[in-house]
Amino acid sequence: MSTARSRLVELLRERSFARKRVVLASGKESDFFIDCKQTVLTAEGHVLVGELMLDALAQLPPCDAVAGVELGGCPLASAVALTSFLRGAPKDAVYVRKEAKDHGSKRLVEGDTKLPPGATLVILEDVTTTGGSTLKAVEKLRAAGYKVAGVVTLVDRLEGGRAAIEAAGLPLVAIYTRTDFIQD
Ligand SMILES: O=P(O)(O)OC[C@H]1O[C@H](OP(=O)(O)OP(=O)(O)O)[C@H](O)[C@@H]1O
Ligand SMILES: O=C(O)c1cc(=O)[nH]c(=O)[nH]1
Repeated sequence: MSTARSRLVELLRERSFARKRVVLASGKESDFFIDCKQTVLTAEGHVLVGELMLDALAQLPPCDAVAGVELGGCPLASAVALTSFLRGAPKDAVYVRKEAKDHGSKRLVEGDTKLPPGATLVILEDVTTTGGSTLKAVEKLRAAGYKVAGVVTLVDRLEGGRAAIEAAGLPLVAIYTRTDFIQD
């Protein structure tokens, strides 16, 4: 395991993983939760996810930019963009909102006016459970005229998300899965 990969899972186990009863974004109930933001939003977390998620893009078809799904995916997209610039091969970031605001520019995709029309994006997620949030983001990006090359998620909870995303014709790369946190 790379140093970054082993260090990030150590931080996720310490700072993000908890056994507790929660209702998830899908409405499902769970007896554990991985609050990735508690790790990703540390200074070290940004560096580690930037490196690991940028490296993971190599497993997918080429993309012009990365798209973070509000809210947990947004710092991932920014970290990847920053790391890509430092490595000399910039990939810009955009954010995909859950809902458009009723004021301002009312955009669902933020920061995208720098992209060429029809640009190809990879979606970044912090957690994949059912895949529903990712698929909503796919719809919004396609409605805005972009192509989606695939998805990178930090943690796949192994609860059907991969099958749903692949059924929509998109490859998924998961940095970690449920089994990195629990054995049952
Ligand atoms: O695969 P799914 O079943 O869609 O679940 C995963 C989604 O749930 C979380 O979002 P949530 O809306 O809870 O939170 P956030 O705004 O804090 O990112 C997570 O960030 C994923 O987007
Ligand atoms: O499915 C979810 O909503 C979800 C699960 C989880 O472990 N962590 C998270 O942020 N969201």
